[in-house]
Amino acid sequence: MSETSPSVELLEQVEDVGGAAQPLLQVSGLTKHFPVRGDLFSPRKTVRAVDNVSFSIAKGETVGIVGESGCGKSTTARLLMHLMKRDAGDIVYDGMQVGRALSLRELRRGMQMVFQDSYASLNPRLTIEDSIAFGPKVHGMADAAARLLARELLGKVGLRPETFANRYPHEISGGQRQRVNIARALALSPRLVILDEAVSALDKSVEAQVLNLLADLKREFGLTYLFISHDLNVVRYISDRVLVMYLGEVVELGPVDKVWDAPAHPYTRALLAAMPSSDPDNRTETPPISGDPPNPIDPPSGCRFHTRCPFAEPLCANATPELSDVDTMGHQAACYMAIAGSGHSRAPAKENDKGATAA
Ligand SMILES: Nc1ncnc2c1ncn2[C@@H]1O[C@H](COP(=O)(O)OP(=O)(O)OP(=O)(O)O)[C@@H](O)[C@H]1O
Repeated sequence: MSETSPSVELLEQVEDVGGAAQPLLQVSGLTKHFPVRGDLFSPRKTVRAVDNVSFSIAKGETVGIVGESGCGKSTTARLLMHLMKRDAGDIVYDGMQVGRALSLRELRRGMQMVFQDSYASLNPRLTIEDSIAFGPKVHGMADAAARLLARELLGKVGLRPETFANRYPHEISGGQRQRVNIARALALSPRLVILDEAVSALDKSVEAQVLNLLADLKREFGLTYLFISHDLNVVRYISDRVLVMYLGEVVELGPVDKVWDAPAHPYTRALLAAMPSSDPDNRTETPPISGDPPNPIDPPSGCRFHTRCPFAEPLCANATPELSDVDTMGHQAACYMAIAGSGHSRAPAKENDKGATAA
């Protein structure tokens, strides 16, 4: 890459990675309740999509979010990107409060998102080059520089610019489109990229290629990822830490190997037990999770998982467990049984008010 390249800014980010201990993203008490139509007796109801969620992401880290459909993964991502307004909570990006010290315009430069639907994410009337150049131009880059950047980024995501720059989204494959979406996300030199089921629609072989590409780009540009997926194998492969969500709440988080090797929350154990494993000796004895998640409009009292939990005790229905340390390595779970078994002190219970604090 030449010294005059407009994408040199991307490379400069690499120097930032590793040194700083301050998290790139700190989320605390993030909450989003959607109003929905109720019935004659209570016409106003709310879906508690995200409830008091807290976590942080260190610079250069990949944090995965897993959980059943409807647990609040995508809503969390959209709230971080400010694609919808949060009801409560703080989002601090690189030490700056989103919406206060950090304007939304600056946030867009720092944080970008790649969605599952590669086709819907691109304007069908724009060529690939125009799509990638669009964001930088909106942010003030000259047309020629933005086009040069677009072509450079196409090369970075493994697509020859001379072949792909002038094509339209419908003229390329799903895997190629997702590479274009990744290039488009990188065009504003973000430091954090949120990948919401970004490889889920791809064939397994293409998925593996895109995962390898993401790993290469992360190294080259010093990126930080928030990786949302229902595919636990993929999350384990790509993540440093993982956050497990259930009915809008974080129930477990920690280093991915610790969570996989010794899941502390019965919900995580059930999720992992339901995973196909090539190593039968490495399976937990927890029965696969039964039934559908309860209605998020009226979630169960106490621990929201207690209605499906094989280990539930009366306490679990009456008080909400806080996220508490399972060990001293950043592994936390919101489960009375897990905390009691860990030898760490039991967190105080709060009725219907869980404050989740993640390392
Ligand atoms: N705009 C909306 N209005 C009302 N309810 C919503 C809205 N968006 C999401 N929800 C509800 O919020 C809850 C969380 O949804 P969300 O899409 O965040 O879950 P998810 O974990 O990403 O699910 P999936 O894996 O299926 O995408 C669900 O119960 C969903 O139906």
